[in-house]
Amino acid sequence: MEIDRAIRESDDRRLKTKYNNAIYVIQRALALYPIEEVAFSFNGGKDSTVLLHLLRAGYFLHKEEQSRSNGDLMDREFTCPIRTIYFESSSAFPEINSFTYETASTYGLQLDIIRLDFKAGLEALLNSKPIRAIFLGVRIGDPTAVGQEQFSPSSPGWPPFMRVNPILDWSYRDVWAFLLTCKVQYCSLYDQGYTSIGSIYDTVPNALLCIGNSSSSKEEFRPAFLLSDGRLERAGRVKKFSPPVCGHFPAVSNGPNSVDSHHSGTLTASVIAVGDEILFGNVEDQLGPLICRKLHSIGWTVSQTAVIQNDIDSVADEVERLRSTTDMVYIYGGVGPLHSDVSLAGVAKAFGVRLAPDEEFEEHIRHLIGDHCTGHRNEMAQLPEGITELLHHEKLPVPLIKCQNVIILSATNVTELDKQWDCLIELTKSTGLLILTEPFVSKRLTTNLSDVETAQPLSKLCLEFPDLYIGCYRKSRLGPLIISFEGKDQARIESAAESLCKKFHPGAFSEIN
Ligand SMILES: Cc1cc2nc3c(=O)[nH]c(=O)nc-3n(C[C@H](O)[C@H](O)[C@H](O)COP(=O)(O)O)c2cc1C
Ligand SMILES: Nc1ncnc2c1ncn2[C@@H]1O[C@H](COP(=O)(O)OP(=O)(O)OP(=O)(O)O)[C@@H](O)[C@H]1O
Ligand SMILES: [Mg+2]
Repeated sequence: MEIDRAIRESDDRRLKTKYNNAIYVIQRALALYPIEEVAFSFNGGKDSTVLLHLLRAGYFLHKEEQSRSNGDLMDREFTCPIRTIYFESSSAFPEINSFTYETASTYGLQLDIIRLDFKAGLEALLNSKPIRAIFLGVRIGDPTAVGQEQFSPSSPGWPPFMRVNPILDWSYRDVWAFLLTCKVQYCSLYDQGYTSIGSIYDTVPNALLCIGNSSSSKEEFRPAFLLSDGRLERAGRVKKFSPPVCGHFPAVSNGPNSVDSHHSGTLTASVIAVGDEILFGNVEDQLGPLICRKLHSIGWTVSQTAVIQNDIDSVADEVERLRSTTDMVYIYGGVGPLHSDVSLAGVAKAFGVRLAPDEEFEEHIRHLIGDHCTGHRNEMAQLPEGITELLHHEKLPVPLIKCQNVIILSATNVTELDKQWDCLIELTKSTGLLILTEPFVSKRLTTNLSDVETAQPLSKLCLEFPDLYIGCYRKSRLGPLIISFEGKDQARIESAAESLCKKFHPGAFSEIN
C-alpha cells in the first residue's frame, strides 16, 4: 500500500510516530464498528485529505490482518469502501468543491452529498443509514476541537454517534510533512497562500505568506506548506464573533466612574459558578452571593446566576447565552490544570475560538509554581485565542482573565475573591475597565401583617415607585414578612417606605438591617 510504504521509507521519526498513532485509532474504530456503520466526513480541506489517506492505509492494514488470520489472499485492486459525507454549501470555494468530487472519484469513495446544515444533515443521515461512528479531520488547534478526544461522543443535542478524530494531536507541520512525503494531491488553494479553508466569506490567503511585490498590483502568496509557525494557520480566517448585542450598554466604558442613575439604564451582569460539587450538594457556594453583593455595590443589577457542571459544552452554552443577554458575565470555578477545570475551554468554545498557549500568562504561572512547571506545554497557560485580555495588578500573583464581556475569576474562597475584586475595582478606576455606577442602597422593613393585608397596597406601591425594586420574602412560612426596597436614590427609598407605612396603623412596620 503506497501510503504505508511512503511513511515506512521516510526518515521523519516524528511523522512515523504520528502516523502509527493515527493508524492505531483507525484500526481500533474498525475493530469496534463494521465498515457499514462508519462514515468519513470529507470536505476537500488539507486535514480531511490527510485523513482520507490514513483511512485508506488503515483499512488496508485492517483487511490485511483479517486475510492473514483467515489465510485468504488480499485483493490487489484495493479500494476503501467507506461511506463518505460531504456537506456541500453554496459558500464553498469552487476549488474545494471540484477537488472533493475528483478525489472521491479517484479513490472510489461512495460520496453522499448533504445540502443541509451539519446538525440537520446528520440527523437525516442517521435516520436513513446505520451509522454509529464518523471520522473527522479535527486537530487540537481547531476551535471545534476544544474538549474533544480521539473518541468523543457527539455533543448533547446532536444525534448520537461517535466522533473519531485520528489526527487530533497532529500539528500543522505534521499535516504538511504527511501530504508531501506521500506525494498526494491536495486542493490547489493551498498553493495560493490559503492555510486553513472555511467559506468564501470568511477566508482569505494568509498574509504571512504574502510575497511583497510592489511592481504588480496583484498580491502573490507562497504555498501553505511554507508557513513556519503553525499557530498562525488560521490568520487568513476572518473573525466570526460579533460585537456586543444591540440595545445593551457597552460592557466597557469610555472613561471611569461614568454615572447612570436611571433604573432602566442599569447595567446587568450574570454570574456562573462551575462546580459539580455544588450540584451534588457537597459544597455550599459562597462566592455567588458575594459577587452579587459586590456588583450591587457598584450599581450593577444581577439578572441571573447559574451553577453549571464541569463540562465544556454546558459551560460554553451558558456563557454564550449569558454573554449576549447581559452586559458582563462573571465566571468562577473550574479554573486550573485539573481534568475538571474546563471553564476556559468552555469560554473559548462559546466564542468559537481555540485555546492557545499564552506566553505572558505562562510567565506568571512559571513564576508562581517555579520548578514544578513542565515546559511550554503547561496546560494552565492556554487561553482563548485572540479575545483574551490579561488584567495585571501588583497585588495579584497571576493576572485576572477577561475575554470580551466575560471575566474569569480564579478565586476559590471568600478571602481570595475579596482580593481579586478589590484589584478589579482599582484597575477599573485607573483604566476605565468597567463602568462604575451609583451604588444600590437598600432599606428593609419587617411586619407581622398577613400577606392578604399587605398584597394590594404593595402592588400599588410598586406602580408608584417603578424606579425601585420592591421585594418581599420571609424566613419562615409563619414568621414575619420582610419587605425590601432597593434603588439608587436614598430619598426615593425613604418616601416609598413612608408611603407604605402610612397605609397601615402606626407601628405596623419596623426597620431591620
Ligand atoms: C460529521 C460532523 C460531526 C459534528 N459533530 C458535532 C458535535 O457533535 N457537536 C458540535 O458541537 N459540533 C459538531 N459538528 C460541527 C463542528 O464542530 C463545526 O461546527 C463545523 O465543523 C463547522 O466548523 P466551521 O464553523 O469552522 O466551518 C460536527 C460537524 C461534522 C461535519
Ligand atoms: N463541509 C464539510 N463536509 C464534510 N466534513 C466537514 C465539512 N467541514 C468540516 N468537516 C470535517 O471537519 C474537519 C475539520 O474541518 P477543518 O476546516 O478544521 O479542516 P479541513 O477543512 O480538513 O482543513 P483546513 O483547516 O485547511 O480547512 C474536516 O477535516 C472534516 O472532517
Ligand atoms: Mg476547512
